[in-house]
Amino acid sequence: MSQVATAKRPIVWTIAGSDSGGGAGIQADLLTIQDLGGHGCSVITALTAQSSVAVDHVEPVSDIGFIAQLDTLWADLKPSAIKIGLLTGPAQATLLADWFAAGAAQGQGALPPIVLDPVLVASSGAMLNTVEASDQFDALLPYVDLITPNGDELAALTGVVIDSPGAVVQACEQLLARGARAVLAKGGHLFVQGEHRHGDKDAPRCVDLLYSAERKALFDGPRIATHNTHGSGCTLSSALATVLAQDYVLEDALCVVRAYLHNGLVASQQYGDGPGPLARTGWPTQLESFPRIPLPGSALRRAYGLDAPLLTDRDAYIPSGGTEQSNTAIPFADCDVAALGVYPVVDSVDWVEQLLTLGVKTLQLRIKDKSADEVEQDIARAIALGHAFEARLFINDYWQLAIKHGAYGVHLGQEDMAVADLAAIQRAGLKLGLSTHGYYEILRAHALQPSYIAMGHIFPTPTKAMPSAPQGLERLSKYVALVQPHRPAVAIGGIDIPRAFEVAKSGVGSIAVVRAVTQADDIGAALTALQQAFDSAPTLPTQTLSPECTAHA
Ligand SMILES: Cc1ncc(COP(=O)(O)OP(=O)(O)O)c(N)n1
Ligand SMILES: Cc1ncsc1CCOP(=O)(O)O
Ligand SMILES: [Mg+2]
Repeated sequence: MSQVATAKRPIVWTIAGSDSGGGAGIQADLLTIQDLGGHGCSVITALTAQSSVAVDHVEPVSDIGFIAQLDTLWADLKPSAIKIGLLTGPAQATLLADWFAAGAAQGQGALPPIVLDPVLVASSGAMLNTVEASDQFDALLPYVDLITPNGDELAALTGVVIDSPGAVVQACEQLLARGARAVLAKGGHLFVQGEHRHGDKDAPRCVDLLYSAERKALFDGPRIATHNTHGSGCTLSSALATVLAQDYVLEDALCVVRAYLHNGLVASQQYGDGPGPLARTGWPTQLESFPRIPLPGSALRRAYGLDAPLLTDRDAYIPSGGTEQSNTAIPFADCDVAALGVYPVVDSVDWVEQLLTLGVKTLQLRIKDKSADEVEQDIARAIALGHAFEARLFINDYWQLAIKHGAYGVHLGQEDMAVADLAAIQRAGLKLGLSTHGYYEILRAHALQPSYIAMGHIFPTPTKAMPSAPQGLERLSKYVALVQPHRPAVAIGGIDIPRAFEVAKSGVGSIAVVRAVTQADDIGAALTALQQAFDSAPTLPTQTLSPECTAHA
């Protein structure tokens, strides 16, 4: 029997306490790491005699035992990411900081991403770390990429009374000033009012804030009404380390982790008399599990004082009837097909004309480095040709000219989204395609309800300098499963004819290409070969477009 080689799992360490009840600590971490595709290794900081209702005993391991675990693992099982959970006090935190410092001094190489969950209290309410020093983790901060306090921990670490979004930001600022690189202020316990059930449309929200000098992002979702929250902080931080170990950027990893927690809470069960643990539900795939990303200028972002409005005419664009949490923008016009197929992207009217003559039905005019005055004639002509051939011609960047001359649609990138008048594009009835480069941008784009979402770059490409890493086929499949039940998806970047077959297997309904067409010896043959990639790919259920594009719990 032939054996299929599976990719090796990245090694993830959890440095945390043992929870004899199995719901939190090392036990929860190892289950989570395994569930999300990592190989877990453990450095135990303390033994706890713990159930779902009580913590009866906490016994730190000896300093020698603690360091021995670190040294032994480092010698053979170097981590791709580390999660730090329960530390029994400043002495253990300093011991760990010194161990990181000694490694750096000995030139042992760069540390992997490190996530610190500053555990103080168990979900049973019992104190796990009874040291009251608010600066007990400070020695570790220079080594840690992200610290993940909940509201109580944020208050205990900073002395700030966390009673408003502004107070959350103030506390994060203080942690940054003390050396933290980034803070995830978890909103699970914050600003809860009244009793609500899951699915209740008025249920309070759970809003996490990612805060650093360069990153300010909100992750908003419904609060899941369950008491089974034992180990939720441990699960979040170990899940995050595991996703970071797979090279996702922080914002993308947080999207996955929020969805993982959502699913784990929804499917959780109670085992003892107290709060039960989260269920382990694997890599999340449904858009409904993922957080909403509040739009720039939304009331939620304004409440946290995060940005000056970025989108022009935003107030007209986000209807007053929509709640601030619902991110309700006005949907853009649907494309007239669920799958856009072979989608050449070219830089001149001549190319547009040639491709239309060859029967291309979806294409883009992408002119770079020219002013609007210089390109208007070309854009007007290309749009007229598009109409004459009844094709879907998208205009890249020049959205005003696209509106003026009545194009089928506009394609905008992440930077363009910030400055374009999206409301004007929507009012004019033009379709809108948006570029994205990972989970976070996909979710943010989804909130704008565009006509399609492009995902890339899938493979390395010399055609355009990309600020992000190639996404690859595995991620593409995940993004397609997320997006395509709601709106058409397009894959772009480095797609040539042989790769088109692999890309089509992801189920994506469209591939956008530059060189595969513009550098082909025989353009007609190249278009036929690209089309064959779709024709030969299995039709996946994700290619069916659902009637409404807005469902998002
Ligand atoms: C279909 C499609 N997807 C992505 C892009 C890239 O657009 P953008 O991010 O705006 O970058 P530029 O093309 O403007 O360099 C695209 N053009 N088409
Ligand atoms: C415009 C653009 N956006 C993301 S990748 C890309 C270029 C794709 O070109 P090619 O198909 O030649 O790799
Ligand atoms: Mg652009």
